[in-house]
Amino acid sequence: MSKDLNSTPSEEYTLTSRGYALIKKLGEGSYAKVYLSEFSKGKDKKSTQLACKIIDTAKAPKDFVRKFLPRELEILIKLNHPHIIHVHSIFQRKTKYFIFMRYAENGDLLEYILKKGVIPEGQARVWLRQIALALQYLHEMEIAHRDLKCENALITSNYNIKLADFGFARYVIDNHGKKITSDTYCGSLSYAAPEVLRGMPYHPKIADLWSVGVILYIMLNKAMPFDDNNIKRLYEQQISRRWRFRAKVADSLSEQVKKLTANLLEPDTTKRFVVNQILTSDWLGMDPRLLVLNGAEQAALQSAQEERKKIVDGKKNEKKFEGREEDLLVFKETSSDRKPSTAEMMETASKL
Ligand SMILES: Nc1ncnc2c1ncn2[C@@H]1O[C@H](COP(=O)(O)OP(=O)(O)OP(=O)(O)O)[C@@H](O)[C@H]1O
Repeated sequence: MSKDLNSTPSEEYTLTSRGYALIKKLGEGSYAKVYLSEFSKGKDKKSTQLACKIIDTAKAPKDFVRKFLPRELEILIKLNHPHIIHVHSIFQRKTKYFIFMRYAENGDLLEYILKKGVIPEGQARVWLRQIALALQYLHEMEIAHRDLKCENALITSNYNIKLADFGFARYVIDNHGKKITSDTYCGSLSYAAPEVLRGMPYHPKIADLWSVGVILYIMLNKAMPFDDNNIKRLYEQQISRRWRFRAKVADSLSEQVKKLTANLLEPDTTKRFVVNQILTSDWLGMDPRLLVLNGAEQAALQSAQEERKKIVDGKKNEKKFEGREEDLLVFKETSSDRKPSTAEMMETASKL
């Protein structure tokens, strides 16, 4: 194990005895660090690369530990979709949670755009469809993600998108099937819908769709649609629809994608597109193959529909994550080299 992980021999032993090894740090969010890791099993010790998200509850705010983390774990263990990152195993030891999941070899969408530039429209169509399918699955199960952003769309070795980070996700109906509004400000400012910024109770599924609009805009422009240095100004720009495509891409983009972006960055929540409208949009229809679900996508949607029925019927699957008291490692690492956010890395089109 490399020195920068600051792990002691006993920590290493504990992980290794279970077949896991941490290799190097991949990324860092607000309360978690993510490591590339390896899992080997069987006589031949065949190994698989995984990512391990480590959350230290001792270093996170109480609200996060009490409210958000249990929700993240409860939701994570239920999800099974071809465009949602697959969780391999979860361990708990004292104040730490270790979430081993599929490793996305090509990093996140923000890193990808910063490295490769704007995403060609055809590729953006495939990726937006994958994000929309993952979201359709969640919304069907009455789960809102509430933190959709380029950093949470991971890219595999085959260039497929997998949605990640359910740290702010929550159920949006109660046990009687009644809609719950959110009043917690969640996610990243650059991706937050105007109704979230206003600070009044909002419908989290509808707010998710605004964030999808921001992701689509960023893919096509390699820029942010709004200037978010000042919240009041950001809100005013959002509600007056003050955004435009960058001059250097505007002429080459189809009318269909421009229309879809406008339908998602729609401040009137009653007019904003819902997820199924993305999936049947004229823009997706420009490649008719994308209107059809493959076997795995179809099966996942069906299981979400069944799960929804149980929730509405009041028989919500109460499968809770029960942490196993594993003798897992305790990291001493304190240095913070958190990755900059989209807003810190990218310019705003209106300022260019
Ligand atoms: N499965 C994975 N494969 C590859 N990289 C990953 C994986 N999971 C996370 N990462 C990297 O680690 C970063 C942080 O992960 P994640 O978003 O889950 O942490 P977080 O603390 O919840 O973040 P945030 O504060 O942004 O909500 C991601 O943006 C990504 O770059």
